[in-house]
Amino acid sequence: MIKVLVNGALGRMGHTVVQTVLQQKDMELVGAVDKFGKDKTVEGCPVDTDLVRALETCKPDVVVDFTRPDVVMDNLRIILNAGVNAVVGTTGFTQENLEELKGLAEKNGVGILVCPNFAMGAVLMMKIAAEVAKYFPQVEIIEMHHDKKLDAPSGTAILTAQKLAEVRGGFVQQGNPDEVEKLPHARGSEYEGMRIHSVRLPGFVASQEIIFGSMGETLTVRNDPVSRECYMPGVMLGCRTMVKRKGLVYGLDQILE
Ligand SMILES: NC(=O)C1=CN([C@@H]2O[C@H](COP(=O)(O)OP(=O)(O)OC[C@H]3O[C@@H](n4cnc5c(N)ncnc54)[C@H](O)[C@@H]3O)[C@@H](O)[C@H]2O)C=CC1
Ligand SMILES: O=C(O)C1=N[C@H](C(=O)O)C[C@H](O)C1
Repeated sequence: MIKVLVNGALGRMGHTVVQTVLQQKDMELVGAVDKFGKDKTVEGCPVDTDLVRALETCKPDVVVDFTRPDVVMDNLRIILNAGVNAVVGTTGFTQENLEELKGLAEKNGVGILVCPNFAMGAVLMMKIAAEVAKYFPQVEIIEMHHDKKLDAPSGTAILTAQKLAEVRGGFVQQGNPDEVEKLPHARGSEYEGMRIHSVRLPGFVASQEIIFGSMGETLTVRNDPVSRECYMPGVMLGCRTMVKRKGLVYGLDQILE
């Protein structure tokens, strides 16, 4: 049995992960942690507010973390230094953060999967977009999320831009030098010349469009999650994989093939 502890267990994602782990024949939910879970339970399981204490008492094989961009690095330092594997859905990592996590995983002989998007549709969206970018290198990304989201642009938009940059092979997407932003940030943020636009509105779960433009035509690749269940097969695969694999893995595609 794989012993799983969920950190951020009272959140939108954490709660769904708790429900899903409880349905798996090869997994045991050994603990649920949430900073704001004092005297609370989730699916009948008591919630601990202290990650260090929960790691000591629950002895998990893997911790699934869906918390917040501003706390996740502290969580992961605790988890990896305790010699426990991690599956991380929380977003907002910098390149320096990923380097540090790689070092911590290697030092402690554990595995960590950092995955900005666990949905199969999103993985395929990025794969298809990387293929399209070989022919249509001029591209802009629009990501559309619920209005409770803390980070912008989304982790998925950043990973998409990174994957497109790899296949564009140094292509420089030049804007119009005479362009003027009449309102600040009208053209969105930018990653290696690719504009990224972030929409935050009630009603969205987590949509993303990748729009390619070429002479006389455009091509759009789009993914629309409609419920958080779409992330669960990827999270479960992450748990099953990372109890056997060491080091840092970045992105679900890296464990699918
Ligand atoms: N990788 C993926 O496929 C997906 C990633 N996400 C990301 O997951 C993260 C969480 O998203 P949601 O569940 O929507 O957020 P949420 O706000 O619903 O849940 C976060 C939970 O973490 C708890 N928390 C806050 N600080 C904590 C700490 N220091 N220790 C333990 N628990 C703490 C909060 O009390 C809350 O219950 C975000 O970064 C989001 O972008 C969301 C959906 C899919
Ligand atoms: O906050 C969310 O909801 C999501 N966050 C992830 C991201 O930042 O890309 C994944 C998905 O888009 C949902």
